[in-house]
Amino acid sequence: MAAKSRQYTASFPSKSLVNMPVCLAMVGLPARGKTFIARKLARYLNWIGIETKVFSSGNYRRDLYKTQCTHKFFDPDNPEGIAIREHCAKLAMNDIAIWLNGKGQVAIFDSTNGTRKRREKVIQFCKQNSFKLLFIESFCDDPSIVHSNIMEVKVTSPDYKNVSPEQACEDFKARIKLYETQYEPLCLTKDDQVRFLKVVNTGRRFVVNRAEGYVESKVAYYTMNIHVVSRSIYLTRHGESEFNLKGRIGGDSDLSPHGQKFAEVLGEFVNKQNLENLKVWTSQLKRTSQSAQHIKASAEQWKALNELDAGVCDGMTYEEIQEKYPEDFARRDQDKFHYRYKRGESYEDIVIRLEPVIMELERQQNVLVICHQAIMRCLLAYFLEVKKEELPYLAVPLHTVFKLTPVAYGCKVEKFPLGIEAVNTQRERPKNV
Ligand SMILES: O=c1[nH]cnc2c1c(-c1ccc(Cl)cc1)cn2-c1ccccc1
Ligand SMILES: O=P(O)(O)OC[C@H]1O[C@](O)(CO)[C@@H](O)[C@@H]1O
Repeated sequence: MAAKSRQYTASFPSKSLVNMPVCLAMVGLPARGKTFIARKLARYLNWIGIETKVFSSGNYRRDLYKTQCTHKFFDPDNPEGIAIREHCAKLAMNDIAIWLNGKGQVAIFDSTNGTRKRREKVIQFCKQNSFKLLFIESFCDDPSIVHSNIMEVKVTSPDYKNVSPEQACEDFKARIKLYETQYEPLCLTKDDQVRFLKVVNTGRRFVVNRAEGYVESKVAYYTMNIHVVSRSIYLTRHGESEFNLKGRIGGDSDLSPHGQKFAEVLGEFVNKQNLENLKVWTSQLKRTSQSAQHIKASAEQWKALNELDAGVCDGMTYEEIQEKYPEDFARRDQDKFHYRYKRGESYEDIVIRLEPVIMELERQQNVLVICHQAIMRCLLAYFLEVKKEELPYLAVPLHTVFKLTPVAYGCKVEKFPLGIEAVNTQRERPKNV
């Protein structure tokens, strides 16, 4: 099916830069983090505005072949297993074609793609559809990492319903052994014509071969920054400010008395967590650095963490804005993510200026970010995969610490209201919009 010509609106830089649909095809033995990378990459690319979807061959198999599979299903001498897995790959590629010939810009094919024979089929499929293709291999020969993967995400898979974790782990290791007999890793000599990114042992080493283009460079850069070291990211807004008390947006006001109390309690809360080499990040606005003053760690200021710039409305109340700019005010609630204040910013603008912050958060370990309402919504949306329509209405109350801990393929969220009174700055979406 030839790719139909694609007209992009120039509304967002990444759309014009993703000049051709891209297929990212995972490569790797089972329990090498292929799904982890695929889903994390999709979350990142969607967050920066590149329409991305993951197509997991394991899910196709489980949908098609209802029976629970032991390792015997994956035996290369099991013709039924081979036929079903080839059929699932075909179904996945059909759906990838539908996605990339529709509104999709990137498709991630999450499968072992472990032999040159299979990878050649993916190459031909992409050639026929004029999709750019980049293989992403996760190579891992560290048994402890493989074991933790199995125990964290495989033993609870639908394949092992009503099976003990020990039995599931043993069966999964037998499945890996069967794959190993056929597995052909990507290598620079035999695959020098193939576009691939090879990650070795969760990023201790990278090989990049013939990768080119906007999406591919983003993908390579992102995978070089992620890690699996356990840590937590704490997100909180500044303490209540004098402008919050008056219902005024923007500005650079001091903390109110309640806000100062919050800063004290935040200091106690953070110091008693005894987090090793905790990093504290604030914006360049007074209310965030004042909120950090009782924390026993040096705070680093990021301009990128400054609150959304309300432009001509800076310092106004919502009532004053509605009075002075009624059409703008109404338009904002019709599309709050894309709405940009006159001489100010939109949530979409904030996401782009927060990309370096997200990249650095991926690289770091324990970090506390003291920021602002719109900023915190955009950061939370990245970690929790919140859609852009909901993002600008996320509830991020003052004086509440959100603790995010990566687990398996997602993020555990714990909320800690620190019990200090504060005004409510949340404006709900009007009913009639
Ligand atoms: O290389 C692996 N081998 C086994 N497991 C792995 C990985 C990676 C990983 C791979 C590449 C990169 Cl750039 C970062 C992490 C993540 N995981 C993982 C571990 C536990 C749960 C879910 C995923
Ligand atoms: O997008 P919303 O809901 O107006 O929230 C962003 C506003 O929140 C505040 O941080 C506090 O009201 C303002 O400075 C900012 O303009």
